[in-house]
Parts: sequence; structure tokens; C-alpha cells
Amino acid sequence: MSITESYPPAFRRVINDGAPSATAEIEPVLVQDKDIDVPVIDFECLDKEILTEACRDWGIFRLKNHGVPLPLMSQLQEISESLLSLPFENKQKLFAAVNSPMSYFWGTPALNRSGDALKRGAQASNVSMVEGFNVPLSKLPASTSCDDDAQRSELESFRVLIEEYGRHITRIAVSLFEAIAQTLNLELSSHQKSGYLLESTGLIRVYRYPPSDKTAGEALGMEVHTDSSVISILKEDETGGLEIMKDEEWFRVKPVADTLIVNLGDMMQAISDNEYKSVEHRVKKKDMTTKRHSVCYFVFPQRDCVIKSSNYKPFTYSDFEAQVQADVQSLGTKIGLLRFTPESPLFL
Ligand SMILES: O=C(O)CCC(=O)C(=O)O
Ligand SMILES: [Fe+2]
Repeated sequence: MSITESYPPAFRRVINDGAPSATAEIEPVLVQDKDIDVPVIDFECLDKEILTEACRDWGIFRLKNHGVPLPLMSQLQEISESLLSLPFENKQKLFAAVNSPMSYFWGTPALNRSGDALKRGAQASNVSMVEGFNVPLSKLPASTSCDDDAQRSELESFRVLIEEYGRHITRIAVSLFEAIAQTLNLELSSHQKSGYLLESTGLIRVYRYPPSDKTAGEALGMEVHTDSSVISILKEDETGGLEIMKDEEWFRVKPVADTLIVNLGDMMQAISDNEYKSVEHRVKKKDMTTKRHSVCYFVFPQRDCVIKSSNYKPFTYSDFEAQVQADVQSLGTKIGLLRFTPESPLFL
């Protein structure tokens, strides 16, 4: 099998001859991208001041001394790469065959609750050059079965590693949320705490962004967006490609080995009543001749917990998710929190 056959057919022209596929349009470059160092938080001794500043001025920070065993991180990366380089047709069947809540998706990170790519509206401008597996942590099966022996053992290793990585990353997310709530002086009962950040909503996505010939221009791996989560935690490889919007300029976040990147999502912005921000970001590879892998964890509020603030109408995460899905399907894009400001008419 040539490596190209492992990619979705819509990606293959971009990879082979650099021509953007019919649907893959190139986003205009807004500003010359520059490298940037985001604030660093030491998880072993959380500094309240640095954390406050990072959440308020950046919405993103790097986490060092996070305690996730490095061999676990590299094994998870290795097995994800191996599964993602299976032939496209096999990946499509990989989880369907075992009736697993895990799923394979490509072309967009906007998925429905079953983990399938959302059909996007006519105005959707492009296919994102990304594919991946979606893994809801609380629904991981106790074991995986599969007809093919070699794939069965790889799938089983993937499941075991994701489960273990999930335990570490959930612990980190919960501690960070507690620390961030303290910086906001939110006096939360344990009931409110789990309303705002419910461990069982945690999900992991492993992504692969294909290489593309330079003549393809600035192929976007993931278009500009904010995360809908409370907190997202990203483990990227050394290729780089994550870009953030800060003070109306795009900056490339320099990859730093063995660290994690934490970004705040829309729910944290609402919980903090806009004190903290959900950072706008995108993935755009500088070196388009190499592929990029990342592992992303997202955690959300309890579905029916009402989030009250002065900047938004009271809403639940269920309302938010339904609105995002309606917007993606009809307009091709997420509107997000703006739908919930007092002056915004709801669209649903
Ligand atoms: O893969 C990455 O580096 C970022 C992914 C991301 O932003 C997302 O899934 O929301
Ligand atoms: Fe994101």
C-alpha cells in the first residue's frame, strides 16, 4: 500500500501534486505569522498570579511537570500513528465493525454526538486537512474485538493506552479547573464544581494532518475556531503548526518537547463571565512536507447545568451544543457564544 492510500481520497490530490482539492480552499493569510512563547505553568507548583494572567490575557498556556509518564505519551503517539496509517477503507470500518463508541472522522473536527462528521451547510468553504479518531472516555469498551488479528492487538493497545492517558489527563483537568476557579474567587460546592466540569464528559481525539506539497499554498489543517469545552489539553508532536490569535495577530506556538498545551474553551469564558477567554486558534503547518500528529482532550460541563453570567443569557451546555450543530449544518460554521449574548436572537 502506498502511504497516500491511507488518506481520505479528498486529501490525495493535495498530497500528491500540491493542487488543492476541489473543496479545499485556502484561507487568506491575515498577518505574517510569528513564533511566540505562551506562558508556562509549572503543574508541580501552580503560581496563582501567572495562572490568572495566562487565563486572562492569553486563554492558553504551556504546562510543564504535568506528571504524565513520557513513555505513555510516546507509546500513545506511536500506536495512534500506526492505526491512522491503515488504508482509508480499513479506518472507516475499524470501529463500525466492533460497535464501539469510538469513531473515525476526516475533513472536519465538527462531529455529532455519535462522533460522526457533521454535514456542513452549503456555505462551508473548505475541507479541513485533518482526520482522526474520536474517543469518549467514559464509554470506552472493556475490550476491543476485530476480525483481523494484527489490528485486534493494535486496537487493544490503543484502548489500554488511551484509558491510561485519559486517567492522567482527567486528573490534570480537574486540578487545573479547581485552581482556575480559585483565581476567579468562585466559591463552588462540590455539586457546582462537577456541574461546570463533569469528568465523564471527557473525550480524546487523536489527529493526523497530512503533508502537502508547498505549491498547495497554506493548506489549513484546522480552520479558525474556539473550543466549546471548559478546558482542552493538547499534546502535539515536534512538527508545530498550532497558531493562536493574540491582540489581533496570528502567532505560531513553538512546540516544546514533553510539555502539554492547555487552552480555555467557550464554557470557561462563560463561567468566568468573560474574565477569561476562549482563545481563537487554528492549525496551519509551516513545514508542509511532514505530517503532524496530536492528541487532544476536551472536557465539558454537565449537560443540563445552567451557566449564568452577566454577559450571556442563562444557557446549558446542551443548548450550546445544539446551537453550534445547527449553525455548522446551516451556515457551515460555528457562531458560538455570540449566539447567547442578550441582544442575539437565537437561531435554532
Ligand atoms: O491538533 C491540534 O493541534 C489542535 C486541535 C484543535 O484545536 C481542536 O481539536 O480543537
Ligand atoms: Fe481547538
